[in-house]
Amino acid sequence: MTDSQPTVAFIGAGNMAGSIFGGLVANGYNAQRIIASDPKPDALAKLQASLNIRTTTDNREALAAADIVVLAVKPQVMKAVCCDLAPHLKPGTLVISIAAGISAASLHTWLGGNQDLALVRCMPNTPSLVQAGASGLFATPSVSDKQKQQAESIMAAVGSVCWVNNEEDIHAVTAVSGSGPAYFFLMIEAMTDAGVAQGLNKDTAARLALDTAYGAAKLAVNSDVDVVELRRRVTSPNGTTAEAIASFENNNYRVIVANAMQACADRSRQLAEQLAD
Ligand SMILES: NC(=O)C1=CN([C@@H]2O[C@H](COP(=O)(O)OP(=O)(O)OC[C@H]3O[C@@H](n4cnc5c(N)ncnc54)[C@H](OP(=O)(O)O)[C@@H]3O)[C@@H](O)[C@H]2O)C=CC1
Ligand SMILES: O=C(O)[C@@H]1CCC=N1
Repeated sequence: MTDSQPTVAFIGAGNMAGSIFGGLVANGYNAQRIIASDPKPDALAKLQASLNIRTTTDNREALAAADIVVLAVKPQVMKAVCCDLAPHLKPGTLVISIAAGISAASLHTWLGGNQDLALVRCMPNTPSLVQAGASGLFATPSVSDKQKQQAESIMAAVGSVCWVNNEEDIHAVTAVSGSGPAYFFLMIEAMTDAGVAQGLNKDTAARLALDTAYGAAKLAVNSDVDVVELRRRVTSPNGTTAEAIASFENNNYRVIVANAMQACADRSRQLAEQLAD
């Protein structure tokens, strides 16, 4: 990446922001064009030392230096943060919110209600830290093509990017990819526990479960056939996998997954409603 990179301020430097700016720096983004703002000076000092990014405890200072501001605080504090920043927002600044739930309409109001406000909602995920993220983005009408490109190139530096045309779809993106890493971590945890229950020691079970998840994902990403065919290739007729898959299906695995993802999207909608003005 070149020195013409925009300066990006992250308001909130927690798990998700850290995954994005950590991934950006690892991918060669100029660390001096990244500013992280957070209330915890100790955490900021560690970030400065490990990544050489700029840091501050003053959100307004971060905003003042930014071409792009990424709002990365918890949904519950987003209103207070936005209302504080609103009078200091420069015309032309691109605002990207990664908060679950919070609607563009609420953000727009809290950020001062300017019709020209360029606002993108983004639902990223934590594998961004290792440039294996998956993000869904939604642009409000006042976002220019150039700004869309800027938002896309930030997130594309840390993973894949999908645009959605309907803001409502961000709830589904949250259910698939935003929260999705946790589902796979739970699966690895459950497979490890089951391996231990069958007599393996914990380290062996954990290693096998983790490497199997990694191998399966890598194979699927690099394959020219879909996951249904890849599963078929593991499943010998009357063999061992067939028994495992039949057990999953008989225990309504697909319904369990669908219900979990529905609960996720419902919570996203609930956050939007509860925290709206
Ligand atoms: N974690 C994830 O996988 C994903 C998270 N998101 C979204 O990202 C956002 C952040 O989530 P996550 O990173 O998990 O949460 P974290 O709590 O890890 O990060 C939020 C950070 O913001 C800081 N903070 C609190 N108040 C302020 C303030 N007034 N100004 C600046 N910083 C402040 C917090 O400090 P302190 O701890 O001291 O309060 C914390 O360091 C949420 O809106 C979430 O919905 C989206 C996709 C995935
Ligand atoms: O759990 C959450 O609310 C956040 C949003 C998506 C992933 N983590």
